[in-house]
Amino acid sequence: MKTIQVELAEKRYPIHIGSGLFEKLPQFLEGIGWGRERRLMLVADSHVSPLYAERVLKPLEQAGFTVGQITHPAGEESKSLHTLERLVEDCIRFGLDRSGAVLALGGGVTGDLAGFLAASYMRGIPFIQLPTTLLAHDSSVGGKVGVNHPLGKNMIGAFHQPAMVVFDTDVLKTLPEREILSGCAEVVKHALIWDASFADWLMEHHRQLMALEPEVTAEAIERGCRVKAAVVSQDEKESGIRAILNYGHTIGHALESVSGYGAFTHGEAVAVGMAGAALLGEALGTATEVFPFTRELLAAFRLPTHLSPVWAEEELLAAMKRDKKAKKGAYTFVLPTGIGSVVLQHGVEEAAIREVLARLRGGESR
Ligand SMILES: NC(=O)c1ccc[n+]([C@@H]2O[C@H](COP(=O)([O-])OP(=O)(O)OC[C@H]3O[C@@H](n4cnc5c(N)ncnc54)[C@H](O)[C@@H]3O)[C@@H](O)[C@H]2O)c1
Ligand SMILES: O=C(O)C(=O)C[C@@H](O)[C@H](O)[C@H](O)COP(=O)(O)O
Ligand SMILES: [Zn+2]
Repeated sequence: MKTIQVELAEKRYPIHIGSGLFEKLPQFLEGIGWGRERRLMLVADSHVSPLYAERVLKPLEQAGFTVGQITHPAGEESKSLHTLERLVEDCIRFGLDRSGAVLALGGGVTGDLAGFLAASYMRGIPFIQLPTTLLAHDSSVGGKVGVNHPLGKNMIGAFHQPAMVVFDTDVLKTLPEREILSGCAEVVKHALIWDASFADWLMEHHRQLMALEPEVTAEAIERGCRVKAAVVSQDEKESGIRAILNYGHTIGHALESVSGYGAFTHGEAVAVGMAGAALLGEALGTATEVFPFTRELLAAFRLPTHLSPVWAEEELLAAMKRDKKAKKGAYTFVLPTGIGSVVLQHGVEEAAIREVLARLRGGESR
């Protein structure tokens, strides 16, 4: 097992990564000082619940914890105020009070949704992230929780840090291939924004990671989490450097909302966005020769780097203007300065973005 500490100004919490960890949940809870008097509500989606809820419930109930259970429909569409309201009702009926806590068992959808439930229920109760997708090495760390609005991704949310993250890597075995590749996109993002040697390592090990070879997978998760933890520790609430974790997300989030949530996985949308950011960086002169490597790495993970003409340019641009990073309606992008480093750029010219979208539609670019 590997443990990484997320160090924040006013608190710290562990990320445990390894095999067979759900069996040890009672010990982990004891480790953070949670006793049996704390009632727990386990939230999972309709795919994950039948696969893994029992694996979490059994050791906790055997150790004397009282655990309620909520299952929400699987899919990005569930990251909504409507689902949140249902979850709140279930918590009230269960009698969850301020001494209770939420366990978010699942991918980023459940993590963000159940995390926001915890952030808002009775004005905030603690929660634990139990990630079950590769992508959730990103979403389970850092405390961004929330739901989508038809006009924009994650438009309603909060910063609410988990008390702990327990990543039992055994559960990844049942992930559909598309979801493995989607998770690889955020691993690639962590490498491209922070660590060129990690990017080279990913190029070298992409086949093993796509096949979920245990050692390579654990190393990729650990390295990704270390990047995320390092950035979040410096800037918990995104007043500065944390925005770099949004690499590829200006276009990515626009694509997700314009396509109605669910047409693309989050990782696929971010992959297209990172290809776009690399082209834009070259066009604006923040970097040279980053697109070929970016495209090669994304293609190695069979991730998309082109944009279908189906998605209307004007709608994409309007969504990009509503991006949370934007200031006074000016387009804002995280742009590469090289492989392994990026910069936040406000006020990007619309003409340059239109040019990039055209090149992405061409499926290529040079
Ligand atoms: N909060 C953050 O910092 C952050 C970071 C990155 C992404 N996100 C959010 O995360 C979401 C995407 O997360 P995701 O890709 O994990 O999607 P997801 O939670 O929808 O999971 C993907 C699919 O895999 C299924 N699944 C999950 N675990 C499984 C398992 N072990 N075996 C079999 N099937 C399993 C789910 O039921 C779902 O159908 C997006 O909403 C994105 O905005 C948030
Ligand atoms: O943790 C962050 O900060 C990120 O930007 C991580 C992203 O991968 C993630 O998709 C996040 O949910 C995006 O946040 P948002 O504030 O742009 O909605
Ligand atoms: Zn993301």
